[in-house]
Amino acid sequence: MLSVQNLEKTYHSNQLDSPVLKGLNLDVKQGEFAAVMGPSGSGKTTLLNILSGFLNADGGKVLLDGQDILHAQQEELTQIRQKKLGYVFQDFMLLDSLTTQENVYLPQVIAGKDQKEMMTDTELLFRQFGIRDIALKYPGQISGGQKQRVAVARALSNHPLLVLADEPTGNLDSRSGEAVMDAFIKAKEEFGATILMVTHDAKAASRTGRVITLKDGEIRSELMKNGSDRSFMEEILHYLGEA
Ligand SMILES: Nc1ncnc2c1ncn2[C@@H]1O[C@H](COP(=O)(O)OP(=O)(O)OP(=O)(O)O)[C@@H](O)[C@H]1O
Repeated sequence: MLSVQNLEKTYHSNQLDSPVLKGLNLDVKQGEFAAVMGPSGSGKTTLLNILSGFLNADGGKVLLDGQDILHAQQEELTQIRQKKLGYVFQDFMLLDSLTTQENVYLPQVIAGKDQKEMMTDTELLFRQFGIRDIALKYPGQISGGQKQRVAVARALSNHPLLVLADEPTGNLDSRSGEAVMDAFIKAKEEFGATILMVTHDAKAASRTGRVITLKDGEIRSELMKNGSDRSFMEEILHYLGEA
């Protein structure tokens, strides 16, 4: 579903070259929920920004459902971003002047979705994620965990092929973080969503099925979940402690 092949990215600043991604290879299967971890500066956000089409790469391929997003024309890229990708950011990125429901309507209106379908889909998402009672509230009137669940609903609203999440629990206390992770699990189990999440949080990572660790611009290891969330978290913490 997502295939990243030999991805390379070097930043140039003050006549200094900083290679950040050095021929990275990664595959994500349809319906998979995977986490990307690694030390600060290892290139996690750079990877996500390239997958989002927000940043150019210097080499390699990013195939989303067979379509190479690195070499897509601008118009094609806009279509991919609107219809095939969903985003969840650390700081929610909700519009304060719109209700939570209107925030979720917005990308659907932009994508030209039928109004009745939009309302039905939104209602279903709000119900699934336990945020129906805040549908008419504004972001300033709700908690961080609720904001992030609205952001997850928004990311799923156009039935994307892939949801990209950058530190979605980074600004949340642990209980709110759990609620957001519950929303991702529901998205995977009930909507068949495919999710790639960057995180520093071993507890959040342990809710996924696979943890990919980056180091110095390359994949250092992949940990697969074989048992409970708890035993996976211990494995992740042990691995990070040794790394
Ligand atoms: N626009 C830029 N220009 C120059 N260097 C950059 C730029 N953006 C990021 N970098 C550098 O590239 C490296 C990777 O950054 P990136 O943000 O991808 O790392 P990260 O793994 O997401 O880090 P963190 O966990 O701290 O968010 C860092 O050394 C960073 O300083």
